[in-house]
Amino acid sequence: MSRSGAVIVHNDADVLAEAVAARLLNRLADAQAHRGEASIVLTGGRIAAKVYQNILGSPIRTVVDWSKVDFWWGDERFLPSGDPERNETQAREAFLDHLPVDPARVHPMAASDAVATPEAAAELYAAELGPQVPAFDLLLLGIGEDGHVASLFPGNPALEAEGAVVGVRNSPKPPPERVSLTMSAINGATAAWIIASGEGKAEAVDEALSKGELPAGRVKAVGHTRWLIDKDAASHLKHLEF
Ligand SMILES: O=C(O)[C@H](O)[C@@H](O)[C@H](O)[C@H](O)COP(=O)(O)O
Repeated sequence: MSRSGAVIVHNDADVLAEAVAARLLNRLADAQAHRGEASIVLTGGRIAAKVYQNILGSPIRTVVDWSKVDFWWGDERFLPSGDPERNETQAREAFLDHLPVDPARVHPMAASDAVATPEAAAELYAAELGPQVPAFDLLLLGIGEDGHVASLFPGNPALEAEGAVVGVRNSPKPPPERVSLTMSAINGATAAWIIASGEGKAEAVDEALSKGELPAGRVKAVGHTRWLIDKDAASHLKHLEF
């Protein structure tokens, strides 16, 4: 493992996913020690799915009282409920369905068979979040090859949207219709962790960290923003030595 400020580099995707799962469990346990409850914002994508599997497989998963965790989503693919490509479906299958969570504390974004448009789903989600977006204890983000986070893509109007939640159209990553927290809602989190694995992410990681113009580079959570990445994703970072 190498460290450079807010960037933590692990050997490979397997170690990364296991390390993030362990950190995440401790973070939620700490929040519960202070407040009796915790909140987390989930993301979609392959590395996140691996983290969720590691949470379920972790021998310390009982450090968290799962019935006192609120689960939110940072973005969702606007598809029918139960669609295997929905971030909700992936998270439920990977870990939520197998832990004693309180169903009332699981807050998925509306599916395309429940509401007509991504904008309508965004409006409903904003109402569920309430007038004051919670200062989530932990917000997870994957990053795309183009530097997107959640469903905020470079050059897409959703990136500049106001309010807490936005309907997204013309996403370059399928499906084209999505729902996303806005950058300001993301940055209201107490902690944001950006997780990246693989050489394909190396350029975006470097650019986001050095210039800060890409969506991922604009993530600045209230408490801390941490980059948890593997060596391949870190391979273009010139100032890190391994
Ligand atoms: O719904 C989604 O697609 C996302 O939430 C998206 O922001 C994702 O996290 C990144 O694209 C990384 O995905 P990978 O880990 O699969 O590359």
